[in-house]
Amino acid sequence: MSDAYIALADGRVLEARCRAPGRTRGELVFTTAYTGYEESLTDPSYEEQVLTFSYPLIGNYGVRADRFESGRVHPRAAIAREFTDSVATWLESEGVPAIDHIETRDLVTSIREEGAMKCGIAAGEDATPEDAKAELADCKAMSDHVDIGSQVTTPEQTTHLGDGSYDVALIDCGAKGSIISSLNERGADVHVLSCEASADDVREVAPDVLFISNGPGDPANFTNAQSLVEEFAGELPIAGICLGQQIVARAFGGDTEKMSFGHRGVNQPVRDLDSGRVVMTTQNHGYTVSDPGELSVKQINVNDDTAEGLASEDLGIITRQYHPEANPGPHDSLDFFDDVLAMADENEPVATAD
Ligand SMILES: NC(=O)CC[C@H](N)C(=O)O
Repeated sequence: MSDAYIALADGRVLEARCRAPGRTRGELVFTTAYTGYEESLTDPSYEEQVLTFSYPLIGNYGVRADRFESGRVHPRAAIAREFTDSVATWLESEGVPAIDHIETRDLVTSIREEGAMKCGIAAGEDATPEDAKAELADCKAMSDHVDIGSQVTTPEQTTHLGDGSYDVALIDCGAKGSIISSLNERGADVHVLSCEASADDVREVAPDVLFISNGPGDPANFTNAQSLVEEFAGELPIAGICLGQQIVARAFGGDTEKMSFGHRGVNQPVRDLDSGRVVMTTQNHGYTVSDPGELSVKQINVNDDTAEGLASEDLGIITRQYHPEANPGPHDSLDFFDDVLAMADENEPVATAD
């Protein structure tokens, strides 16, 4: 007798082993990352999703809090072929259901063929297939989570000090901690503002750069962050990562669309169209910029040509669809943060002779 079940939107109910009990639901996605499970599980971009690891053994180097990207686990549940006890114990202590001893090759193939799909999970001694189906019945489409930003944004404004060389206003749509530390390491003081912050809140921190973070869900639901980009366009340099790129594109007349199963992993190849250079990147997204609007596409995904980097030199804008902060992942693209701060240098008001 199994003690865990997952009900899929395609009608199947699969049996598994309970590693952390509970009932839950979410959008079923997979990552091919073979490392970085602590970072992925604490990445706010996974809010309202159920994360399947295609790599078969998850937890083989333990769980260490200094690798966390935020204060809690964000996926609603986690699935692997095999979780070690350390990961299972951690997820149980966080109240996040985890299941393993499931054929993840089959699960991942279904997601590849049918797309990211709703699912329901029931795990624990008295779990039944009907419980999993009841969870599935209550599962909302990702774009219907209209307030998802409020689930992940900072409850209050905070400042993380670099050495005072720059001030960055980071609009927190579910920011990963290593975006903040990547900026701090380069001398920037980072003011973390709610995704519902007003233009006055932004002005109050006198930023050199407006930075829109990564985050969960449909970028179309982040209308306030989009309006901030519209407000400061041409006045401040603007940068964005992942959800940030999507929001910036929408602010400049562009559009986004849902992908079938998205990009989640640590070996996504990206080509820079000016230099021809290809870098390996970390990715975690289910939407893509289908129309860059007034911005230019500067980088593309080698596998499917989707937009990976946008820019406008005139307006002082650069964005990335992937995760240059690289936690987890290859460090090929950390220079993005240097490029962002270089925009702030160029934006210095020209001294006038008196
Ligand atoms: N990592 C992210 O910022 C993800 C962005 C967006 N939620 C998507 O799925 O495409």
